[in-house]
Amino acid sequence: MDEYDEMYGIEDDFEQQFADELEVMAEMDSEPPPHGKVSEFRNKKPISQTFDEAIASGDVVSSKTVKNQHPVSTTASISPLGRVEEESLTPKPKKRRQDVVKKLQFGVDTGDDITPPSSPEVYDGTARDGAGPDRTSTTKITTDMLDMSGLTTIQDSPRRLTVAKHFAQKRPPAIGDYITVTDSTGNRVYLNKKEDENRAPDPRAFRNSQNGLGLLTVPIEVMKEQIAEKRHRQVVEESQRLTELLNSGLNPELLAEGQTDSGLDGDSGEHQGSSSRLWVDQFSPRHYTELLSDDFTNRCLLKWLKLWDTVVFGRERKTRPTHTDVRSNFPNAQNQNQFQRFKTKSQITEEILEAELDQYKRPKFKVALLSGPPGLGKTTLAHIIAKHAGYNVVEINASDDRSAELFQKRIDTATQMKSVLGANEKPNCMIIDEIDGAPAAAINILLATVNKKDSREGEETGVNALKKKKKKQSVLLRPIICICNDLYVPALRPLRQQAFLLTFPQTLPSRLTQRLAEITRQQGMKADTGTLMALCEKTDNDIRSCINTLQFLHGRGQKHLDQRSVSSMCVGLKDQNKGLFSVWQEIFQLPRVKRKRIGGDPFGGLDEAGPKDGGQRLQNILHLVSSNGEHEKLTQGLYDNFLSMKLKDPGMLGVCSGLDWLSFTDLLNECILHGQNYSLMRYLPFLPAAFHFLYAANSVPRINYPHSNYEALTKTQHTKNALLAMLNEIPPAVQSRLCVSTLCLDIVTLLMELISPKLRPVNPQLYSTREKQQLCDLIDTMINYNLTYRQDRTPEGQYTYVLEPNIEDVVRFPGLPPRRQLTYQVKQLIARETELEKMRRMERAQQKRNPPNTETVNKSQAQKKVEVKKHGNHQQRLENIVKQTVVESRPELDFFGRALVPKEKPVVTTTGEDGKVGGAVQIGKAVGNSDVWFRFNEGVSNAVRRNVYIRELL
Ligand SMILES: Nc1ncnc2c1ncn2[C@@H]1O[C@H](COP(=O)(O)OP(=O)(O)OP(=O)(O)O)[C@@H](O)[C@H]1O
Repeated sequence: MDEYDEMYGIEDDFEQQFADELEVMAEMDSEPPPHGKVSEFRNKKPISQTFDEAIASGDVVSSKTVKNQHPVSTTASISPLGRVEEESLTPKPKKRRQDVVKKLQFGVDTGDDITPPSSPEVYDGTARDGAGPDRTSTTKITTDMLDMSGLTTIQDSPRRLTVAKHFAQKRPPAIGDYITVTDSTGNRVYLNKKEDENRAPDPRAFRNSQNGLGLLTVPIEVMKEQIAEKRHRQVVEESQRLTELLNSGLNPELLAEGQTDSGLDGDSGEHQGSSSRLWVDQFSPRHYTELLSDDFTNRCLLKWLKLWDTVVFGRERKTRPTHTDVRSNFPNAQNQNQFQRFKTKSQITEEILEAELDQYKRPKFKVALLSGPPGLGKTTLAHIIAKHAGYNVVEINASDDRSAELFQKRIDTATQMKSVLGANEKPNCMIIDEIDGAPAAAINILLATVNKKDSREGEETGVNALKKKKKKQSVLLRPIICICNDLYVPALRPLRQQAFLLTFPQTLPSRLTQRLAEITRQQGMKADTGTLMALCEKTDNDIRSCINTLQFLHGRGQKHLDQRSVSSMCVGLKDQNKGLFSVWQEIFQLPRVKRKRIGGDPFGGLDEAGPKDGGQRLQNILHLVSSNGEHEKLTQGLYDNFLSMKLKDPGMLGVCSGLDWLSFTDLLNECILHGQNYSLMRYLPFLPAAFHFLYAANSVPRINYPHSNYEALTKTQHTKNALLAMLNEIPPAVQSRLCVSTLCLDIVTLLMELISPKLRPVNPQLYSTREKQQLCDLIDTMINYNLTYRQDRTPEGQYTYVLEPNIEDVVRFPGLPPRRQLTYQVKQLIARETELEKMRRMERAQQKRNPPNTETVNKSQAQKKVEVKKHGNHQQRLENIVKQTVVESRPELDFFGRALVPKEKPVVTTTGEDGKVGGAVQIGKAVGNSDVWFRFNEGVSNAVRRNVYIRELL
């Protein structure tokens, strides 16, 4: 309340100060509205109340006035009529305060900053400028309110304040919206907000169903959205353009320049679009006749695809003339055999294509596998041929869709569904690109799809036929074309065996040059054939690379091409990974000497020219080997093949040098792997380079895949295993003085001599004492070194005894005859004796471990011992045998299975006494009571046969 009290006295001041402005405002308000619009407030009867009255009725007005105070804020209810509106005395709920600056719209009308002016004159002037007849009363209030800020120095007539009294209130007005104004000293007044007749009517009246103002034909939200969309579209277009640019390897600045150029030239937008388009897409072939690839390959693929016509389109296959005419050149059988044996690759391919269809009328090979270096147009060919043959192409990229499930899904979708888009539904032809990047699991899924068999058998009728038709769909009925760069990826091995292989040859330079000439002509470039040939050569006849290079140069503004610019460019070189065989071939073969072209570039490095050649070759090999990266395999290939190269090296200097390089590389590898010093890897490509300069020849080298390393590795492993097996069983006393290397280097060779003594192939019982001792020593050695002989069967079916573990292989070079071989019998004897001796030793060891306790031995045991001694070992064993033998007594049956009544008692043929029934007993008696007995050892035939009479034994 104090605050209000203070302000009452100020109100008079205010009226005085702002008399002029308020007067003008009052005049303006009293004028009829320019547009004839009359606010509802106008229609109301004006309340004939003065400012003082209003204050007196609503507020307690203090008669006290503060004369020397600064102009202060006053509270007034501003009505368009310049009168103070009636206010309710009851306290009203607090209204929302609004930002005065916003509500007064300083910025809107004056365009000035809302901060108070630095000097009153300036401000005054601007305020007055703005207070034109067309300005609204709100604006006037605005200026007044600005004056009311602490900085005001308005020294106007006292009328001002009188009018201001009508507008400013000390308390918040009871009715209607109001604006709070606070001056710099902290005084606050409240200004009633009134409708301005000149202004637009209440916007709320125009709100549409979405609560939007209907001032605009298009709602602001929609416009905003449209703008956002437009911006988004522009961004997307720009990003697409940049992506294309980056893909084409062009400099964005250059393209920007190009575009501005074209814009200046007045080119159409269409032209701009085509200039940003990649030429490879623009000039991509649309028809079979535009293909640049080899005709034979194109034809073969088309033929293979046509083989599917019977199952896919239901067309009958045309019978083709057989090649009897060719075979008729080989009249007799022998020549025909030769024809079969020496078939060319193309003949084999033709034969595949003319082979019979399978039971489902599908070709023999369900998958075609196109392979070749990148950029030759494999994918393009597959697409064009599939379309040409009437298929809808479904392409998947095996490198992208790597998960097996996704692969399966895509294959199923492509092979079992129909394309439903477009006017005429076409059957699908699946193209799997980059299949060499697919994991083995995905390849297996593809193979499973290819090899699916229909379980349906026999004829089908009615409902069954329908059901079975569903089943039939599981069989692959659509062609699949796979494309790869490297045919020899391990994951592709199973597919290779089941696919129709088509290797893509290099594009003919003449054809490619012709196509490039067409493109340059169309694009307004000038390039002679020699230049284009040079470009083809540089890019290894890669269509994509050639066209992209041309576009790059065109984008740079080079409309005239010469060989120099082509050869000096770094573009067009591919970061290509060549297969191992091609790398080996390039190492062992000299590059072909190129003929100097007429009008060729004198500066060009393309033509072979003396000293430059060596450096180029070195660089080429280094680049080739580095990009391949398989140094180990590469080195193995060089090692395995370098000796079979055609060399003129009588002094073997080249061979020695090569071996030096190999040992250097070996040391290098050891350093890299042991010390993990991978920076040394940069020196690895120098071995192939050295081999190239040592052994490269003009003829095409015959390269074999290296096996020696693997073979040596397995052999080493085998040898190590044999030695370890031997060492592990050697008694600890001996083992402590041995290790694998000593065994291998010092002992085994001599040991082989020791274990091959001269022994007669007779029963050892017939050996002399010396021989017996020799045998004993041999057996002892064999056991100590854990050696024995094991019977084995050769592939031819012969039985032999081989040393176990076979340390003979450790010390004998392959191909050399074995030193001395023991006979089969001797080996057999040694093996048997060794086993026996081992058993004996084991028994002895057991006895040593469990010595018989003499104290606890009772009489019966002693008696038993005595009996055993008396009867000998054999009797004890015999008893055991008898105990174990169970003879089943079955009733005797006749032919029809009826039991036979024994006519007489079974006769016992043994010498023992007879009487009791029971086989075991009978046998036991028979054997046990006989003085002579024998045991038949089945399968053992190593007995020395001699005639022995019973009387000799008795
Ligand atoms: N006859 C042709 N005329 C013009 N451009 C061609 C021709 N054939 C192919 N191209 C273009 O060459 C580019 C490379 O072709 P494509 O993709 O078929 O090669 P690819 O051998 O499959 O290569 P990758 O192994 O890298 O997939 C494509 O952009 C294609 O438009």
